[in-house]
Amino acid sequence: MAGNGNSLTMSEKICNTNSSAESVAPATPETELVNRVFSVESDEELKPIDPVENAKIWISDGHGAKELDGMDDDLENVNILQFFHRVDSDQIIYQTKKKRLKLIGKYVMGDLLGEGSYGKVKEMLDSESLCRRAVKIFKEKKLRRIPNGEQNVEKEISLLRKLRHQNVIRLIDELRVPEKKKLYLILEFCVGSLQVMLESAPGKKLPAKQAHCYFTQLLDGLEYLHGARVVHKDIKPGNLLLTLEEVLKISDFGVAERFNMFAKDDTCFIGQGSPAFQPPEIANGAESFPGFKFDIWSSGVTLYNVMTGQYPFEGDNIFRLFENIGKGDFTIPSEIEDPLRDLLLGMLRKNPVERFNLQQIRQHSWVNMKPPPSDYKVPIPPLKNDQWHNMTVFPYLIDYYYEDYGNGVTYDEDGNVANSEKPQYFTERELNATDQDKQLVAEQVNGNKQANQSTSSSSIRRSGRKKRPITCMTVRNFSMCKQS
Ligand SMILES: Nc1ncnc2c1ncn2[C@@H]1O[C@H](COP(=O)(O)OP(=O)(O)OP(=O)(O)O)[C@@H](O)[C@H]1O
Repeated sequence: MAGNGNSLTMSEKICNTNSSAESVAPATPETELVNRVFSVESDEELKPIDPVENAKIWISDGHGAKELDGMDDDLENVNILQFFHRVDSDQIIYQTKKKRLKLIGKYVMGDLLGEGSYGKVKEMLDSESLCRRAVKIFKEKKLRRIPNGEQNVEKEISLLRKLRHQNVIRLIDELRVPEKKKLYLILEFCVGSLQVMLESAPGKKLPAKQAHCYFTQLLDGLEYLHGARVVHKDIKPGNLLLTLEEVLKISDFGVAERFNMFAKDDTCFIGQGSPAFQPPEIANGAESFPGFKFDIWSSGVTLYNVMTGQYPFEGDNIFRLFENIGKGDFTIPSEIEDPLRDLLLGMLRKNPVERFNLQQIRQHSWVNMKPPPSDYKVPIPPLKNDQWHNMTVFPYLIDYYYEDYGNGVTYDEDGNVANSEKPQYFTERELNATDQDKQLVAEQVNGNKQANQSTSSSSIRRSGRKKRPITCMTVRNFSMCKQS
């Protein structure tokens, strides 16, 4: 039975039966659905749905498989239950991706923590010190696509190398892997940002006691930075990270600027950063502006946001937002009383000359007061549903040391096969000392140098390594890993 090219009319379709079901079944909800799948309207053209224009569907009619292509069969006779195999959701087995160990120098790669415009941030474990770390991964290809990408990253690195303060994120190490065209910045590990915490908090705000604790740490960090002639220019909750011990760390120095020692003041000429946190002088298009007062303003907006769950200036789009910031008029919710109200007004003065400086803020009564007690504290939100924020490198180590490493395939941090029998080692040192380092990791993990002797010969793996039993000692050693 031929139709017109790719299409048949409904009547042609009904005559065209070659299945075991000869009779035309009455329309049922199932056949209705089939009609909809194939876009069938009575006596209209039968069109298989795009994009699988000529897709073939096989059904079983109890006497073998039969092919349907949506053209030649009497679709009225098809039972939808034959058509789609029903599987209960509790019968679906989700296959989780195997966690394959990857080593970058002495660091064991863990899971993704977040992603910025420049690259991914993952968790890492320093196999020598057993310190938990975060790594920012930059790909040369991606940096080239970002205007001034490479220069900005180099600027950030050279800045971070010089900074050392408890409330400023510390650059621990940097690894360049030319073969991979990648740069790894090893940083202090944090469990989340103030932004993530706010998003999970009722009313998107923090109790005064908690906000006070973080704000005073922000002041400590800022005081250090300004003393080191560094303007951050992107202070906002998203760039204020927290450790498990709730130590605040100012991070992301991508747009920061450091004045040279001969600079006569803190005048800046380039204002970047996040629009909602930028001061009126930037919104009004000033060619130059005082850098330190820029950070004071952004910190004021941050404090406002943390205490109220709102922003002092808003706008449907960036033009409206800048218009509002430029005017400098804002209101403070009535529940915010003095002395906090006075502090916010001082930090958000339109004229940077009149705006509070760090000393004035330090001496302010809200900063120096003992904050009111609160019976509620916003917790640091769980990382991937893990409220304990366990180390994510653990499963990778388990797989490497205790599971069958079988086919000898390893994966890079993007999940691509990096076909190598051994885990990937990139630095010269690692290439020369692979076995020792593996041994080192194994000993640190196991804490039991005798384990090798006690494992049976049947546990020898295809890769030649021996399986070690997971002992309580193993778990204890992991739990003793430092968090910072
Ligand atoms: N040291 C760290 N410890 C834990 N998480 C981190 C660390 N540094 C960054 N992150 C997380 O990784 C994510 C990306 O951070 P990154 O600084 O690269 O970009 P960003 O600040 O979000 O964006 P952009 O780079 O575009 O300004 C963020 O969600 C941040 O919370």
